[in-house]
Amino acid sequence: MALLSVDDALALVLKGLAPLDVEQVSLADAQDRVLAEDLAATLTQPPFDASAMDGYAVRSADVAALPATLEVVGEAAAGARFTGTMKPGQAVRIFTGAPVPDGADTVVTQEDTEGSAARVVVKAAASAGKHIRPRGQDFKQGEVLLRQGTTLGPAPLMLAASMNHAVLPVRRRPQVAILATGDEVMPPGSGLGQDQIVSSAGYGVAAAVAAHGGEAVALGIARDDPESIATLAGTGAGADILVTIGGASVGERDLVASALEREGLVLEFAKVAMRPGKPVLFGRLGTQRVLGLPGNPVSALLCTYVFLVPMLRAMLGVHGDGDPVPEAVLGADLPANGERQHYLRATSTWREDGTRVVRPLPSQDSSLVAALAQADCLIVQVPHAPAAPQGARVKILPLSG
Ligand SMILES: Nc1nc2c(c(=O)[nH]1)N[C@H]1C(S)=C(S)[C@@H](COP(=O)(O)OP(=O)(O)OC[C@H]3O[C@@H](n4cnc5c(N)ncnc54)[C@H](O)[C@@H]3O)O[C@H]1N2
Ligand code: MOO
Repeated sequence: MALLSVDDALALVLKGLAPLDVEQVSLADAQDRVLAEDLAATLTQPPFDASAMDGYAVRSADVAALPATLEVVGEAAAGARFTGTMKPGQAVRIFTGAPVPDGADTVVTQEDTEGSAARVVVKAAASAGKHIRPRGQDFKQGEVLLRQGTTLGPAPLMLAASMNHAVLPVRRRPQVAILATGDEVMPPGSGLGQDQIVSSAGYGVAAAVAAHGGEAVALGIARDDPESIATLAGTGAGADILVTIGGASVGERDLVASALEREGLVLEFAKVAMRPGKPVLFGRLGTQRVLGLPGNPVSALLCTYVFLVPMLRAMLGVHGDGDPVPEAVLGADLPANGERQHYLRATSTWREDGTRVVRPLPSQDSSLVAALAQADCLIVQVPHAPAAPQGARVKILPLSG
């Protein structure tokens, strides 16, 4: 029987996933959260015609003939406007951000003047509107400037604050419980016995979860024993997603599926036509989704990018799933592919015209963490793709960010 394709597996993984509940958080806590509702401006910005410079508010007609000597009748500062009306032949000392006084239609910068407190000599002409930020130039009250699904990075956060929102509606973060498995697997920093290895995969998976708006909870390391797997998995029962690492393949010690099936797991698939990552499994345990990642760390992280990150995006209602897959140019010949979609770890260089040139790393074994960390993208080769020569265009998944 043909293996399930990545696209079909992804469709099963995403089936029925909807954005999570809405939470209200303060601006200070909103960084990198995903906006759950459209956000409109509660005010007009700037709220008045404002000076963009330190100088003098004048009438452009008064400075058409130079030099022009004007009477200084007052001061306008940010936060403290000039309350009178400026008459012909007069000027008001003004500072950046201050409301432009009634009667003035331009601002002369300080550097273009000479003068005293009572009198100013203007040495350069200023056309009407110069150095004035008109009311509403940035945005107007009622304008929807941030859409739901926006990730609140620095600029959107700044805009939300400018629109005078102190509290923002955001999606609850998806909770992802991560369970490593394997008798040989020990926490980093352990004194390792013979035949033991360090548990690394979960740290990469947790970092990817956090980077994509989820909250990772480490459940520890289960032994290769159904009781141990079920008990530790049970401690993560409240999470939206349970991710297991290892024990997903066909050996007698690959017990994740059978141990969780005894707890009620309904498996939807246990193998996908991808390399690395073939023994990835997915199912439902009550309302919890279970993603069983292969133990090889590269396979685990790759399956995280291919399946877990889209799950998180669906649960957060994040924009951009229709974005085109980026392309690059091969820097070396690529042999024909077999029946599994191949994700080749690759490094990039850029030509002067901006073209990205990608070269697969010499070894593609799914245990090679050092090579993965060296790679900056994955070349995606579809099943049964013919050999591709150097210079051919290929689809890539960038790994940065
Ligand atoms: N007869 C077959 N054998 C294997 C197949 C197959 O189709 N038929 N598939 C291979 C593929 S592909 C992969 S990938 C692995 C995945 O197997 P498991 O998910 O059962 O993973 P384990 O056997 O538990 O571990 C594989 C490897 O990874 C190490 N490991 C496990 N957990 C961690 C961790 N948290 N951090 C770092 N490294 C970890 C483990 O020690 C093993 O070396 O199966 C192939 N076999
Ligand atoms: O998932 Mo396995 O990665 O092909 O070694």
